[in-house]
Amino acid sequence: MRTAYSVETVRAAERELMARLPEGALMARAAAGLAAVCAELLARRRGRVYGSRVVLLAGPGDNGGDALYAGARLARRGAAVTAVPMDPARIHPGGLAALRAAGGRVAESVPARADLVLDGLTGIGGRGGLRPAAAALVERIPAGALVVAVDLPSGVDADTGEVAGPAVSADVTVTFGAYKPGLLIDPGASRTGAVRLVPIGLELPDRAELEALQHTDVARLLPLPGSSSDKYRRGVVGVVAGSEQYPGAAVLAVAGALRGGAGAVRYVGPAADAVLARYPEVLVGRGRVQAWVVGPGLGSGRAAEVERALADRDVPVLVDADGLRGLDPEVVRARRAATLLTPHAGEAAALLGVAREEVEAGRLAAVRGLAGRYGAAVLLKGATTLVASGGVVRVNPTGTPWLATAGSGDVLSGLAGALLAGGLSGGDAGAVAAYLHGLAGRFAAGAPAAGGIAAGGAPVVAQEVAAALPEAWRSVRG
Ligand SMILES: NC(=O)C1=CN([C@@H]2O[C@H](COP(=O)(O)OP(=O)(O)OC[C@H]3O[C@@H](n4cnc5c(N)ncnc54)[C@H](O)[C@@H]3O)[C@@H](O)[C@H]2O)[C@@H](O)CC1
Ligand SMILES: Nc1ncnc2c1ncn2[C@@H]1O[C@H](COP(=O)(O)OP(=O)(O)O)[C@@H](O)[C@H]1O
Ligand SMILES: [K+]
Repeated sequence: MRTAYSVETVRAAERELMARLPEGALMARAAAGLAAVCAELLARRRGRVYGSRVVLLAGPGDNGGDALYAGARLARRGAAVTAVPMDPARIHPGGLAALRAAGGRVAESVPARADLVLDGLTGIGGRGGLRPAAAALVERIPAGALVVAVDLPSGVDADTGEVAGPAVSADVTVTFGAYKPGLLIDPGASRTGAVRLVPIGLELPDRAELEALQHTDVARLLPLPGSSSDKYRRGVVGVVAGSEQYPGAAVLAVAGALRGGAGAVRYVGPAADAVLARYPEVLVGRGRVQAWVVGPGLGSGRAAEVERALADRDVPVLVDADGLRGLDPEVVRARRAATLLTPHAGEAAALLGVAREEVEAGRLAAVRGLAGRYGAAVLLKGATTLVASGGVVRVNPTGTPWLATAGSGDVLSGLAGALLAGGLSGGDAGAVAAYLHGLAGRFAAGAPAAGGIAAGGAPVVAQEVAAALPEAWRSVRG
C-alpha cells in the first residue's frame, strides 16, 4: 500500500523528530537527498555535475531553505549555482550562507539558460494560488531546463491537489518523509512528473489520510473461487441497466460483471435481447442476488427500479449513472448492506448542488462530502479516481486517459458489482474495481502497465476494456 499524509500529520511527525535531533539535522537530510537526485539527473543529462548550470527559485520559507542547502552541495561539486529569491528581504539565512560559502551566487532575475531549475518557492506551507512575485519567477523558468520540485510543485495544495492559478509543472518532484495527498490527486498529480521519496526518518501513524492500493493489496482482496465454490457462493450480480435508447449500457455492465468474477449475472430490464445475443450465460428476470448494479443507461423515469434495489436493505447495491439522479441521502443512510455510488464529476456535482468545475478542482473534498452525506462508499471517476469510505480515501494509481470513452464506466460498474457480490465492502469493491479497470484499460490500449497514468498506446473501446479484464486479474495475481 502506498500512503500519503496530510500537512498536519507530517508537521506533527516533524516536530516530534526535530525535538530529538540537533537543530538543522532534518533539513540537512532533506537537502542531501534532494541534491543526490539532482546530481543523478544532471549526470544522466550532461554526463557530470561539474560545469552544469543550476538555478534555485528560493521562496521565503523552509522549502527555499532546502533548495539553498541542496544548491550548496551541487556548487561544491562544481555546478554554477544561482539562487533567485522570491523576496530578497526574506530568504532562508542558513541556506543562503551555505550557498555563498560553497561559491554560489544570488541574482535578482532568472538566468536565461539553465540545465536544472530547483523549485523551492513553496512546499507544505504554500497557501492558495502563487503570489505574483512567485508566479513571475515560474514564468521565467528557461525552456529546456529540467524542473525539479522541492517537496511538491509550488502552487499545488499539498492536502488536496488543488491548483488555484499558476503553478510549477515539474519533471521530477523530490518529496520528503511521506507522499502528500496533492501529489497523487489531480490537478496537482499531473504537475509532479516522476515522484521520488526521500526518507528523513519521520514516524508516521499507521492509518494515512490517503492510500493507493498496489498489486499485492489487490491480490489479497480479490475474491477467488475455492474447491467448495458454486455459482451462488461466488456471487450472483443483478444488473438493472439499459433502455431502448441505451441497450449497450446493459451489455457493457453485464460484461464487466461476468469478467469481474460473478458466479452468475441476472439481467433485469428492456435490453434482454441485446444482452443475450452477446452473453447467452446471463439469466433474465428477477431472482435472488448477492449484489445489485443499478443505473447504467437507464434513461429517465426509472426511479422506481432504483428505489426497489435500495429497499433491499440487506443486499449490497451499486448505483451509477442515471440511477444517481435525485438520489435521497436518507434512503441510502437507512440501508444495512454496503452501498457504493459511482458518479463522474458531472453526476457528483449534481448530487452536491455545485458546478462540475468545482468538483474537478476539488476532487478530494467532493468525494469526502458525498461519502459523508450518503453514509456510503463513493467512487468518483475521472483523471484520478478516488474512493471514499468510512473516513478513508483511496486514490487509484492505474488507468489511462484512453478510458475516457463511452461505456467504459458501465464496464466499471458491472465489475465493482461482481466484487460486491463476492463479499468485498463498498470501499474495497470500488478501489479494486478501479484498479483492475485501469489496468485493463492500459492493456487494451497497449500502454505500459507500470508507472503513473500513461498516455502511451492507442484508442480503446469499452468492450475491449472488459475483454482485457482477465489479463488484469492475471497480472495482479502474478
Ligand atoms: N519542518 C521540517 O522539519 C522540514 C521541512 N522541510 C521543508 O520545509 C517546507 C515547509 O516549510 P515552511 O513551513 O517554511 O513553508 P514553505 O516554505 O512551504 O512556505 C511558507 C512560505 O511561503 C510563503 N507562501 C505561502 N503561500 C504562498 C503563496 N501562495 N505564494 C507565495 N508565497 C507563499 C509564506 O509567506 C511563507 O513564507 C517543506 O515543504 C519542506 O520543503 C524539509 O526541510 C524537511 C524538514
Ligand atoms: N482523463 C482521464 N484519465 C483517466 N481515466 C479517465 C479519464 N476520464 C475518464 N476516465 C475514466 O473513464 C471511465 C469513464 O466513465 P464514465 O464517465 O462513467 O463514462 P460512461 O458513462 O460513458 O461509461 C471512468 O472509469 C473514468 O475514471
Ligand atoms: K516547491
